[in-house]
Order: sequence, then structure tokens, then C-alpha cells
Amino acid sequence: MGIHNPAQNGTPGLTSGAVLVIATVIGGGMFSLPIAMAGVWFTGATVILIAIALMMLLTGLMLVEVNLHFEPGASFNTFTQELLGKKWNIVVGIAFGFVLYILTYAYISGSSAVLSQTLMKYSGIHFPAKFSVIVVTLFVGIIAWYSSLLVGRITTVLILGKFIAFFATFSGLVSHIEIAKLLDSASVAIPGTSYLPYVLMTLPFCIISFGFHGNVPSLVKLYGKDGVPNITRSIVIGTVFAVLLYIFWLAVTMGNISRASFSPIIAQGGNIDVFVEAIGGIFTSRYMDLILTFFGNFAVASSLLAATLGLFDYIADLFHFPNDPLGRFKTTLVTYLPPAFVCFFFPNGFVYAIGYAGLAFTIWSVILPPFLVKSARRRYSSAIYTAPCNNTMLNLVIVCGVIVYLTVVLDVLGWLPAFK
Ligand SMILES: N[C@@H](Cc1ccccc1)C(=O)O
Repeated sequence: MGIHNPAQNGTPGLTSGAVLVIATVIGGGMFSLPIAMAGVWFTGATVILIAIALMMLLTGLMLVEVNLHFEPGASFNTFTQELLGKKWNIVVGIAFGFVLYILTYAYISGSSAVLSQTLMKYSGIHFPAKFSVIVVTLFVGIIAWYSSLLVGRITTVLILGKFIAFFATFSGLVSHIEIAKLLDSASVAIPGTSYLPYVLMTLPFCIISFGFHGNVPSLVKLYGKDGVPNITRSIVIGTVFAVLLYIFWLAVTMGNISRASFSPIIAQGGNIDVFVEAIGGIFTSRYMDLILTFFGNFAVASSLLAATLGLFDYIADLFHFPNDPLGRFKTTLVTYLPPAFVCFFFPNGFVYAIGYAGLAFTIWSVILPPFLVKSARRRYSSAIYTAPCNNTMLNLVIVCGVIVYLTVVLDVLGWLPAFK
């Protein structure tokens, strides 16, 4: 009897995996979207978001297929080395570390900007951004040093706070959406404007915003080889949730701030504080303003803690720092000091950082998975799970990944039009 009792089945329920994916996917990247997508505006942005979400969903499933050929717990490092060899593994290792470092920089930049703004608003005293950078870094550094478990717990609380604040804020904003602004109708549009030239530059931002791929090994470890349906469902749920939330977020922001009014926000570096300030301006009630500030603080703080935990483990593993107070102290220093140092001198690089993170992320979340799958399908005759992609689809994804790099080439040549 007991054999058929589902309670004795070892794998956890769908909720654990879905929450893990949702928590990773939705992060600070979301704050870069309205700014990165201002050039193509709402209609174009919706199409691009859906397309990129589909692509990222597929590459996530490809990683599941590959990961299941290995024991649960195997990481990117293991399967890249095994299937594609040492050279690929070095490139992927560097890109992996780069993404996590630069996201940490972006989140410290975002959090300290929001913190400075909040302190200024409620105390009237001007706190320089540098001061906030130190406070934020000490805060996360001490928590991470103390224990990863504490980071996990605090992040859960912050994520909960983030969602409550998000819906409280945005239910208030929905009634303010103006269709003319949202569709950039003739009455509010910049005369003779165009949208298509700005498509390419949105891609790295969308790709990073749908990123969760570093967590595929954690999902496989969580559910084991018997829990495949839960692994794939968690990924589908997380991605669908993110795409709906992002479209809603763009509707709310672009339906409130017209395309023409985005220019001053972009000109100020596009950091989150400027943005929160701009949306806050349309509230007549002080209460809504408070909730929005609350949301901004929670959203970036939870991303900061969640993303940097990955970096923390990566660094500890890379340098073989032990898990004792001194070892963790060294790991904390190597994790947070470099990004904090850069942030101290360049506090407003949030949007740029997300863009560069997107480019490095493209290497291991878009280009790498199809190559891994090709190699795995050649090597193993059977698979526990097969991602819904044939060879043509795999090649198409590789081409898409390479197209993203056109952004860099055009940018270096100065041919990439930027919406200013
Ligand atoms: N998707 C996350 C960033 C991220 C990318 C890749 C891995 C982990 C996190 C965000 O929007 O902020």
C-alpha cells in the first residue's frame, strides 16, 4: 500500500520549483526594460518580449535535456567540459562569472540609488550615492558572510514583500494608463519618429530579464531524475509568469510616461531612482508614493541577495575557500569588493551593466544550449527527456544568439541607433 502513497514519493511539489524559477527570473532586469524598450515602444516591445520568452524557454528545456544525462547536482562546468571540451568550458566559465559580477554591480548601483532617494525623501538630508554604496555593500556582505541560509530566508521575505508592493502599486497605476501614450498615437508621438531601428539594442536586456538558466542544475537536483514533469512545468510557469508581468509592467510605465518624456530619464543614466521619481510624479496621494518607494527598495534588494548568492558559491568553489568564518569572510570580500569599488566611482551604470550582462549571458543561455544538445544527441542514443526542438530549431536558436552580437559590432562601429 505504502508504495503507492504519493506522500512517500521523495520529490517535492511543483510549488518549490516554480517559486525558485519565478524568484530568479523576475529581478532587477525588469527595471531596465522600459528604458531599453523606449525606442520600440509598447506594441513592438510586446512582440519582442513574447519571442524572446519563447526562445529562452526552449533553451532552458534544452539545458534540462542535457543535465539529465548527468547525475543530479552536475553543474554547467561538468556538462560543458564533458560534452564540448576544455576550450568551451573556459569561455563559458568566464562568461558565467562575468554575468554574476556585473549583475551584482548593477544591483548595488540600483539599490544604493533607491536607498539614497528614499533617505532624501523622508529625512530631507542629501545622502551622496557613495555613502549608500557603502551601506548597501556592508549590509549584503554581512548577511552573506553570516550564512547562506540567512540569505535564503531574508530573500524569501523580500520576494514576498516585492510581490505585495508590486500589486499594491500597480493596481493603483492601472487606472492612470492612457491609451494614447501607450500606443504612441500621433497626438503624443515625436513627429516623424521610427521604431524599427531600435529593435536590436533591446535584445540583451530581454534576454537577461528572462534569465534563470543558471538554476537548471538546482532544479534537477531538487527533483531528481524522477521529477522531470515538475522540472519542465516549473520552467514553463516561471517564464509565462514573467512574460505576463513584464507586459503589464510596460503597459503601466509606458501608459503613464509618454515616449517623448523618456528622454530626460535616459539622459540621467536611467537608474531606478530617476524612474521611480518619474512614475511617482503622477500620484496625487502620498500613500501611493510610499508604496512605490517600498516596492523599488524590495525589488532590487531581493534581486541583489538572490543573484549574489550564486556568485558567492561560485567564488567559494573557484578559489576553494572553506565554509568557516574566515573562509566565508574571504569569499565575501572577493564577491562584493570589486563590484562595490566600481560602483563607488561609477554609481549610475545600472542600465549599461544590465546590457553587458545580457551579452555575456547570451553565450551560455542562448548559444551554448543548442551545441550541448547536438553533442548529447550524437553521444547518447536515448534520453530521459527530449526538449521540443529538432535540428533546424537548434540551428535557428544559434543564429538568433549570434544576431544579438550584431548589437556589439554595430555599437563598436558607431552604427547602432540609440533612442535618446
Ligand atoms: N533574470 C534576472 C537576472 C538573472 C539572469 C540570469 C541568471 C540569474 C538572474 C533579472 O531580471 O534580474
